[in-house]
Amino acid sequence: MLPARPEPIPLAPERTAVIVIDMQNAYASPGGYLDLAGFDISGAAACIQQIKGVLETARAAGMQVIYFQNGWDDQYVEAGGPGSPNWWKSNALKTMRARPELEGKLLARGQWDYELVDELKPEPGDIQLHKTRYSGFFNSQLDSVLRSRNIKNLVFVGIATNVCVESTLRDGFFLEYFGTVLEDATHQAGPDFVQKAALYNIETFFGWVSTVADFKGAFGQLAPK
Ligand SMILES: C/C(=C/NC(N)=O)C(=O)O
Repeated sequence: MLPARPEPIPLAPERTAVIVIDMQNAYASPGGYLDLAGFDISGAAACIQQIKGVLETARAAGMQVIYFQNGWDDQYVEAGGPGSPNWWKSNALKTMRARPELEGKLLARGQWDYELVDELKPEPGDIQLHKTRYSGFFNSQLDSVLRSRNIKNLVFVGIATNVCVESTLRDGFFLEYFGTVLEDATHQAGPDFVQKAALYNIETFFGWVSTVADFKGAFGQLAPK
């Protein structure tokens, strides 16, 4: 049982996956996309350390760990052209249009920006998935990976709470997955109030909100069955 808001949620480790959203240099490192686009990433370093602890606990308890990486091919075909709202709304694409010297660098597979941060590299048994839009369920293998493993509960960590974390948790809700966010293992893109707003939305309408300490307290003693 994981203590959570608005109420504790029962999570059987073998039916639970920890979803690590986009812990790439783009979102968590100085000189990455969010930083270059003018977002405050000063909380990202603490978030990385929190996620490390969560993943150690999750793996020891026998939970599946799933890493997402967000981005596109090096020609940006997957990003869509002007016929896609993504072309208009993606701040990575907008930043590159404003600063052509960055073209080909931001969120492009094969580039440093796309890579996971050094502190959070996948381990054997972890699953790595690619996504091209904010939701991890859109055009990805996530649903079939989860269904084939009989996983029903999703614990979210990563960046950004109000964009890809919330988008994926919301889509999961519509697909009958139970989503929980560990609030102190996430970080927002934007001012502090968007973190609060995203967590309010999740806790009130779409899922549950818990903490790293409560996650470790609930699952830290468990060895896999
Ligand atoms: C702003 C943004 C967020 N991504 C995410 N991983 O939440 C983006 O990709 O442009």
